[in-house]
Amino acid sequence: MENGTFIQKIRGGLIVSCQALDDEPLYGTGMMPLMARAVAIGGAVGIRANGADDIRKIKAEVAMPLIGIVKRNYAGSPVYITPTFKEVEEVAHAGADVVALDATSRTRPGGETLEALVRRIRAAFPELLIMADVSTLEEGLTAAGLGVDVVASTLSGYTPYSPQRTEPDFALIESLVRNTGKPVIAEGRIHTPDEALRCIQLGCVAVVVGSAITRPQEITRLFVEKMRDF
Ligand SMILES: CC(=O)N[C@H](C=O)[C@@H](O)[C@H](O)[C@H](O)COP(=O)(O)O
Repeated sequence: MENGTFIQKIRGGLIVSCQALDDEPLYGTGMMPLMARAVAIGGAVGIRANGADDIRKIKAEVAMPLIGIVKRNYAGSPVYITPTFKEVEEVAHAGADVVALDATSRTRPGGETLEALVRRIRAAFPELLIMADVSTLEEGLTAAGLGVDVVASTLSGYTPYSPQRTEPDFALIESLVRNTGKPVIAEGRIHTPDEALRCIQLGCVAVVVGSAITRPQEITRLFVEKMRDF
């Protein structure tokens, strides 16, 4: 998909992350394509999904841009969101429009650099857009300099050197918008419609919400914990 077409399709909209990992109750139940169908009815403009199987099935279920990832752990590296070219191939062959990958400064498996990985993706899959999941402004600037298509705040709070919060990292989101010169997608711990609106007001092109819509165990926990305040 053309970068301009993707941005046009998602501008101002909600992208829903439909993911269940193998330690979650909805994993492997065929629920994620149904979640995608449900959020399409609700007005979502895009989907973020994990794993070739879900990506394929969701693509067949809904006609909207799909951001694909493959989460995989490798010994010796903390990077697990589309860490190597192998996972990029899986995402691309499954039909995703965009591959999202860890673009933090942490050591990648095999010591590969982000620069080398981006170059390899461009050469092999010229049609595939690249979304850089970062945790700091510095990482966003580096990714932008490498020519990624979109920068996202996904990993703030998930690297030891980024702020550990329960809310979205609005400060990072705002500084990515002001300084990277790239379309910015807000992602990570966005739990309410007001928070999503604030991200758009800060200049984000779109907002990704996951757990607050598609992880019932997390939604339940939010209610239960709030009720304990009484
Ligand atoms: C840090 C990490 O591994 N994030 C993952 C990235 O794909 C997902 O587990 C999150 O659900 C997604 O980023 C959406 O965020 P939230 O679920 O907070 O709305």
